[in-house]
Amino acid sequence: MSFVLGRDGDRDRGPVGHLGSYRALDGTSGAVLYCDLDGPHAVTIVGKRGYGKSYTMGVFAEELAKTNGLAPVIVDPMGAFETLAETNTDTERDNKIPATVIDDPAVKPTALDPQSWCGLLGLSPERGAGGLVWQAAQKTSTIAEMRAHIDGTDAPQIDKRAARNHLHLAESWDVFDATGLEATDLAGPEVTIIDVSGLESAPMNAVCRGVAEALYRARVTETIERLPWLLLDEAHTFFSGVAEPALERILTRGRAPGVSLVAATQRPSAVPALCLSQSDLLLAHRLTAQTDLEALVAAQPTYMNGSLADTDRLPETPGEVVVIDDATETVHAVQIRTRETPHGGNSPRASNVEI
Ligand SMILES: Nc1ncnc2c1ncn2[C@@H]1O[C@H](COP(=O)(O)OP(=O)(O)OP(=O)(O)O)[C@@H](O)[C@H]1O
Repeated sequence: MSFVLGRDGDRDRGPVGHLGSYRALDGTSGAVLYCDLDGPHAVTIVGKRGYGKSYTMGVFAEELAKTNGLAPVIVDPMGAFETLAETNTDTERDNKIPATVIDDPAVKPTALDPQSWCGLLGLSPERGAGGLVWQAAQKTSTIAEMRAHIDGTDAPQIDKRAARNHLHLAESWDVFDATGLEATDLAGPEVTIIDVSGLESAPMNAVCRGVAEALYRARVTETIERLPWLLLDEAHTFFSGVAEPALERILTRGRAPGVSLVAATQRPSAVPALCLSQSDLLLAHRLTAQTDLEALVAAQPTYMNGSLADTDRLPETPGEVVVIDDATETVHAVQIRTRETPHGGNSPRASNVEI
């Protein structure tokens, strides 16, 4: 017996990923549970710190990398997913996942629209320096051209200087390049891990925006064939920055061009309600903060009995989830399977420090 989440049909109707197994009340595991990987999906994974969000996302990544026709891309804010390319020394099985790591990602300046350039630099588009940056972003396609455009205007010197200084800051992040990442660089069958760890929130968001835009546009214009799956850990960081419009577009309009999103967050109350309401699969690890529980309850579907905020509803142990599946309008108690590759998000322990 097995069940396929996200699909109103059985296992033979297209590729699936092995996520785990049913969790019985006595803790024993039951039938195997799969997830549909044939069509596009919006998946949200929530849970408090240390209860398995990144681990679960790693399981998704392993399954996506094994499936033909998909292009999995992880935006990795903690540098926790590079271990996908490593052998698991616990199992000693050579289960390496084909993976490419992009360590110093750069995106095209044109990935951001004029409004987002102002947002990125903390400038009001209605005033002085912000207005100059807006016009420059509208008319040019590199940071150097933006600066030259600003220099060529007859705006007050003080505004020009402020605009130039802000652009200089953006340039110093080293994440903008006219030859930055293209969708074709990201659309291979292997997992592409974009390591944005070490970047501040603003440049991290700029990279995420560029990647999300490039993948979406490439599917709309049919420049890439594989169906992209964009995986975002710490998704609240991106939903509260300039990446947000591109993510929202995938959530609301990604289905037709076949673009999927898997977003993990420890703070469901800090992502837009749309993220939860547009997800057709919600995986909830343990949560205890009242505001986060309220955000889940607000998005809870009508076909679910009882409340997600009931204390005994959400699991207590890392690796266990409640899954709400909108395709089949069903709710499941699940134990996520063991990773095939090493998990890279383990917390350091003082007892392991050798001095
Ligand atoms: N399905 C699972 N099977 C076995 N162990 C698991 C599973 N899920 C989580 N764990 C254990 O729980 C630990 C914490 O998981 P993980 O790093 O994914 O937490 P997290 O929710 O992403 O935390 P943070 O928000 O701090 O990043 C893992 O290191 C692992 O030991």
